[in-house]
Amino acid sequence: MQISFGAIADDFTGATDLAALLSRSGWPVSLRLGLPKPADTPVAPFEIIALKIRTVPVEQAVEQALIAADWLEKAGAKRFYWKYCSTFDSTAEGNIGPVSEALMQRLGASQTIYCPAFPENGRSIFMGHLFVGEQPLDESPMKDHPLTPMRDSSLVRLLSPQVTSPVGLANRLVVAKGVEALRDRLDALKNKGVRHVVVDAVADDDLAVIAEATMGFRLVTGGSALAMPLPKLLADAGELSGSRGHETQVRVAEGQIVLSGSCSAMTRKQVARYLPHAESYKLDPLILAEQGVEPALDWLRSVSIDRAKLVYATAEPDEVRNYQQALGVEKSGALVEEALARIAQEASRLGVSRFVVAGGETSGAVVNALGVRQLSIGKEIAPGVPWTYANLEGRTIALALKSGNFGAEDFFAQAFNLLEAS
Ligand SMILES: Nc1ncnc2c1ncn2[C@@H]1O[C@H](COP(=O)(O)OP(=O)(O)O)[C@@H](O)[C@H]1O
Ligand SMILES: O=C(O)[C@@H](O)C(=O)COP(=O)(O)O
Repeated sequence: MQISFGAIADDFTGATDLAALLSRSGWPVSLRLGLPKPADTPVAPFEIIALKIRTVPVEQAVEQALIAADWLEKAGAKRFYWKYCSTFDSTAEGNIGPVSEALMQRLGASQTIYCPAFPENGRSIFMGHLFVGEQPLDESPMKDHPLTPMRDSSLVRLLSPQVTSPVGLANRLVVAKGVEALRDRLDALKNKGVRHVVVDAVADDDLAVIAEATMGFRLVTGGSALAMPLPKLLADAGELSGSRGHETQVRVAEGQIVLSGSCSAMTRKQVARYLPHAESYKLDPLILAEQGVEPALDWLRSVSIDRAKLVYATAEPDEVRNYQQALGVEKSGALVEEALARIAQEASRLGVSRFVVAGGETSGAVVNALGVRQLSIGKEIAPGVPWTYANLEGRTIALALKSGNFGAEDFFAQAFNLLEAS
């Protein structure tokens, strides 16, 4: 199998988001969770490696991204993509810039671009500022994210301390002039020694221009939407081998659960909307610290397999701040992630086959605990959130890994309904 495109995603929801958008083209997409083994071989022209490196220490993020890039390169990839969040989530130390620089050096890329825009989900970039709907990033609910609170909307300012050379901007006025104008702007910046360029995009048409203008780039970085035009561009350039496939449709046994560790504004609404429709259990980090996860597991075992279930730690920003003050940011997050991971294992053991997981870090913890290494991509429930399928010791489970702010308010019910209809 000849790879055309190799991507590294910094979290698991981000990887399924990218896989969903590429899959819209009909070309096969392979999604691996965690680093592949050296002997693994590529299976699709689009190979995505999902890592859980958004909030880990910088050196670990760089090390894992480089191992992933080496595997993709050995598998034949010529073009590389570094996928991070459409809200540019990173800690103050920040992994987006260091991983980009390490990949550029390893792959011999002299310049790269940064474009997290995802217009379909309301993320746009204008004059270098990232907007969520009509709000600048730092005024959006992302300012209260438990792990990566975003307190600035300027991507140039956010990225500059994360890289070792100047950051430039190709603004919307240039992008609106088309492919040649954008190429000229990128070249002019390169001639001035600017290796990192934030590129504005407010609509899918802008992303089409940017994708075409950067077809010659060895490394492109951004959200999922910028990759959407690539299958057609690569096919037109004769760089895709194999044939278009069909959407994966799989019958999955009963038994459903929602596991929510996301505290994002949309997840809070989704949890509130789903509560009357499911047996529910709220995780409290303080109780987890004192009593562990056993009480939650006892509750899970007491609920009949055919009842819809919801286990959540989802809480309002003030509540989260209280937990973080009492336990520390890292510890409260880790307690919740470990608890939801353990609950997922027990649910699977009890025969649950349909999992909706809300939250990127949460999804990473859950999927790792289940021991899932590879996902096939099914129908998209909401933009950027597909059903995915995994083989778990001979049986098929369905997983929807939902990014914190994606999906409509009735997402959870919608997800299970779509699975029923498949
Ligand atoms: N009640 C809570 N108190 C403190 N931290 C929490 C709470 N609930 C969830 N968390 C943590 O917040 C983080 C949410 O991140 P993530 O799962 O990536 O969600 P999102 O997709 O919304 O960013 C996780 O580390 C999770 O364990
Ligand atoms: O680009 C996006 O917004 C998503 O693909 C993504 O990365 C989501 O991360 P979480 O919000 O942590 O789920």
